[in-house]
Amino acid sequence: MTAPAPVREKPDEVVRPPDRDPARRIGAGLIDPRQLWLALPAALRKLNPVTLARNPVMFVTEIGAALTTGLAIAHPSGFGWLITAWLWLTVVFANLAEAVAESRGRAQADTLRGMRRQTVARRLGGWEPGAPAGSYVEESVGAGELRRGDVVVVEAGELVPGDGDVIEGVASIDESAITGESAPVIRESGGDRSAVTGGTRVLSDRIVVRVTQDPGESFLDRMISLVEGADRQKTPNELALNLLLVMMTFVFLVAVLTLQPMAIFSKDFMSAAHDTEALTANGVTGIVLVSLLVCLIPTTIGGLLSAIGIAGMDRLVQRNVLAMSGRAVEAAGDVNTLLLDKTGTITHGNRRASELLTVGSVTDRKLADAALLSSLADETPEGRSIVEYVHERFGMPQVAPKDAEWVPFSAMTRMSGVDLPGGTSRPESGGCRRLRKGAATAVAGWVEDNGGTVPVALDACVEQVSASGGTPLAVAECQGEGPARLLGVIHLKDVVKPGLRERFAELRRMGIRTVMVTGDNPVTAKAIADEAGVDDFLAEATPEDKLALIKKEQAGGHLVAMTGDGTNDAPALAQADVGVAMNTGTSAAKEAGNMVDLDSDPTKIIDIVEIGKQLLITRGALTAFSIANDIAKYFAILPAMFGGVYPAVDAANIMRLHSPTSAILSAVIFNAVIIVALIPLALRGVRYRPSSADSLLTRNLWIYGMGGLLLPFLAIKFIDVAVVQFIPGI
Ligand SMILES: Nc1ncnc2c1ncn2[C@@H]1O[C@H](COP(=O)(O)OP(=O)(O)OP(=O)(O)O)[C@@H](O)[C@H]1O
Ligand SMILES: [K+]
Ligand SMILES: [Mg+2]
Repeated sequence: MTAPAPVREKPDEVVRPPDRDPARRIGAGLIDPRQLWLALPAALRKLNPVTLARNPVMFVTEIGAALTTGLAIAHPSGFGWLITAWLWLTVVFANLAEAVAESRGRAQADTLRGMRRQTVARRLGGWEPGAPAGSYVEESVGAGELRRGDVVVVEAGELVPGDGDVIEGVASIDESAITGESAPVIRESGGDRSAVTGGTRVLSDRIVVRVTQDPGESFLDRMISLVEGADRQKTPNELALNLLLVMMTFVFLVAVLTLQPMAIFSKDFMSAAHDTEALTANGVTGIVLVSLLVCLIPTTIGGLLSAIGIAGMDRLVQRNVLAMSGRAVEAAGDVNTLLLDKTGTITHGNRRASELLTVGSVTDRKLADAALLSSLADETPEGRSIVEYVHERFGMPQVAPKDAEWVPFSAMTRMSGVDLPGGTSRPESGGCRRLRKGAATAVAGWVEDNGGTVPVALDACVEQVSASGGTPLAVAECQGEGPARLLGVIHLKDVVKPGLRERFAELRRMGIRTVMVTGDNPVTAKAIADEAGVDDFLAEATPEDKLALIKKEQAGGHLVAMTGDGTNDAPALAQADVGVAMNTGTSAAKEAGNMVDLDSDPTKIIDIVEIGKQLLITRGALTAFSIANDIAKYFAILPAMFGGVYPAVDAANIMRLHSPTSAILSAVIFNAVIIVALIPLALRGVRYRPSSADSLLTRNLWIYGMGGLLLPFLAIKFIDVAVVQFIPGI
């Protein structure tokens, strides 16, 4: 196989990956006013009551704004119009937060849409694995016509027409358009690196792909609606928080309504107001009550809630992770157990044959021959590496005997091999010759089932390979009716990825337990687990075992995250609360999980957990801030309004605002402006440092709760002074 440097015939077709440098995106620091301006039309469209009804707090605010508009028209007054304008601005500002959050994904969606151009697919009719040329027909069809199950061929220089799995061949592929990573990647049939994505380009060789998606459901389609936020559904947590906000809104509504009789029947209140004329029954009471209501209901968090959620998804996209649901992002913030598979996740995953160890009197050539024959049709990377190794070391021919019956590898049997009906190598003994290779326990079981005994020497070979962290594959043979015989062990070498130990330590600080799950034997598992620094491991795990482990953890009240790439990981990925599939993995894995990592970097889960935590913390902090704010506003406005009526209340009027009307106007202005002021924080997220959840919570409650209590007093006083300066007579 050749993997040339990515040479593109048409450089103008290169799709630039979207700008993923977080520092250059808005929200990373101060907000770019231009972004606000550009998002304004979208924010105004969101004033449509039908769409706004999904946000109860803002919906109530809009109704209030409509009411004061009516009152201001019926009884025109400067105060009435000012309040009305600021109430509408409150709604617009909240919409602006959401619109800005959404706009950040739009540029990326446009880039992706550019990739969805129509390509021509070479569909194969009647293709079977290993079919010789001429036994099937090739036709050209539009990529948009491809359906699930179609088989297409793609050669160097061509675009992959749709999502699918490679079922024949190996190729290097340029996936930069979706991943932003310019180095070509290898995609091959049989193993856990078989998935290809429509729109990527094959750089070398030829692959046959089975399409796994119907039109309109492709990865690219999903990615576009994801980054645009079009698919975003409210998460259960958001719904719960919304319900709380609705209840608070209702409570404040009742509270404000009870003020009405007091206000109307209290002549003193009227005369306490600066502009007695304007206040007397000319609709001012209504405007005051609406203003009070809007100040007291949780408009800050109500306005920012959805922006916080969108920003969380967006932060994941910036790190090349696609979350299929907001719920998964939230769950990531609460994860306590993380399962990782070994091969390809903790290790590099290109396990290669590096040594043959014989047992008893078996010769090297005998073992090499058996290893080769049992691997000739093995499409897994391990199988292919054995064929290459034997060919290089022993120069044995790579031809498959006729009428061989191949036994493909499965994660359940943990074996693969071949049945040779002719008994090719020793025809004199007659009968069928059967060869098996696989996990030592599995092959030992097979030998015993076929009347053989397992030599003690096997243990030493397995131990030797396993202790070094390698995967031992035992090889055995059974000739005719005779007893099966164990021939030796193939050493498959794999390398632990660098830097894992530090990252696992980081997870430990976050209170997350890491567990490695592998189909490999316990000794290999332990060697790799020790080297990588995971907290625990599960060896000889079947797909059922992985699933059972997740269910057990979940039953114990834990939220489980799992990363995986193989088809055998799919059930577990689906069961996990956060299932991160590697983009290099199989389609089955990608469909089962609720996140896909385009970089196929299993340690990415750490970023994912951090982003999830940051989302939860940001939402919590801003909720605390918002509610504290509303309470503070209550104490800021009421003394100003009733100070003249009840001397006891007047004593509480520490702020000494200019007049009841200026107090109300200042509070309404503050209430609107605080939403815009907090947009950058909502988008960027509250800083997160690994530490225990409890200390974080207390710290944030203090900072944002106390901040939320104090800020309104200072800000409203300041605005009051300014208002009186610029609007005389208020
Ligand atoms: N091509 C093959 N032929 C025969 N046996 C194999 C083959 N590939 C792997 N095995 C054996 O089957 C075991 C389990 O398979 P596999 O490695 O896919 O498990 P897994 O659960 O995906 O775990 P992980 O990928 O983390 O090691 C391996 O440890 C190895 O002993
Ligand atoms: K409010
Ligand atoms: Mg695997």
